[in-house]
Amino acid sequence: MSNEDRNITWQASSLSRQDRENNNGHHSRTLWFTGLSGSGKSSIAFALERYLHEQGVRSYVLDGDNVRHGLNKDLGFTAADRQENLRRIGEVCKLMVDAGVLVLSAFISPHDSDRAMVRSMFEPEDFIEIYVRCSIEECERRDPKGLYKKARRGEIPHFTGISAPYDVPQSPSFIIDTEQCTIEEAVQDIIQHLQQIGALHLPLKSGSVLTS
Ligand SMILES: Nc1ncnc2c1ncn2[C@@H]1O[C@H](COP(=O)(O)OS(=O)(=O)O)[C@@H](OP(=O)(O)O)[C@H]1O
Ligand SMILES: Nc1ncnc2c1ncn2[C@@H]1O[C@H](COP(=O)(O)OP(=O)(O)O)[C@@H](O)[C@H]1O
Repeated sequence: MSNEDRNITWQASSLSRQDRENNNGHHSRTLWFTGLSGSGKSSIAFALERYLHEQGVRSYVLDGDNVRHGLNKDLGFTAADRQENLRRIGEVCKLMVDAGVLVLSAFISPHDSDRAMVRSMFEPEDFIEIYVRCSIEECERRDPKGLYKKARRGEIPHFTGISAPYDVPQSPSFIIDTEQCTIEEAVQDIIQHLQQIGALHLPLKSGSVLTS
């Protein structure tokens, strides 16, 4: 049904995203971290958030476990539920980008089709996919929440990498191999990549206004 048929009208603010970016002195974007459970998405996203915060960049982590505590507490881990989980997250990321925030989104997002669906919600430069690469063997060795052990015992259905698939991203913007670098190195590598593609300009000057 169209929005018109649903009696829904878009209410525009007198402030634009550009106004908000100018106030902040940096661009807003979605950094989309994808990878197996235990690959390091949350650890890297939270470390990056702290680093950006200290540099005066408004950023915020949306994390799989956390979003499933509230907004998406009605969803499980079937393919259909993961798709709806990621669709809602994509919409939240869009709102946050409009609000001028650099969003750090950390979800397994195992299916190519779901990542493509979220990507299609954004202008190309606004969605930056970062593949957090780590072998299933190493993720299972780390097992920070004991979930792999439970999954091996058959106690968690549809567990990514064990009883549900993970499609390796074919053309991510950036790859972090967490078997080859520390969390701190990952943060610095991501910052460098963001600067190289013009998504971030550090150090920020106080009161700076974006020109590009
Ligand atoms: N079946 C199954 N498969 C994978 N993960 C599971 C599952 N059940 C619970 N968990 C926990 O949920 C976290 C993943 O949620 P996501 O929202 O990121 O998943 S998805 O993107 O919708 O696939 C995931 O967090 P991370 O370990 O941070 O990836 C787990 O803590
Ligand atoms: N280079 C690394 N990058 C990220 N995490 C690492 C790295 N090396 C070891 N780890 C550890 O691996 C675990 C990753 O867990 P987590 O960040 O929750 O992953 P995910 O969010 O992908 O499930 C943490 O215990 C972290 O300390």
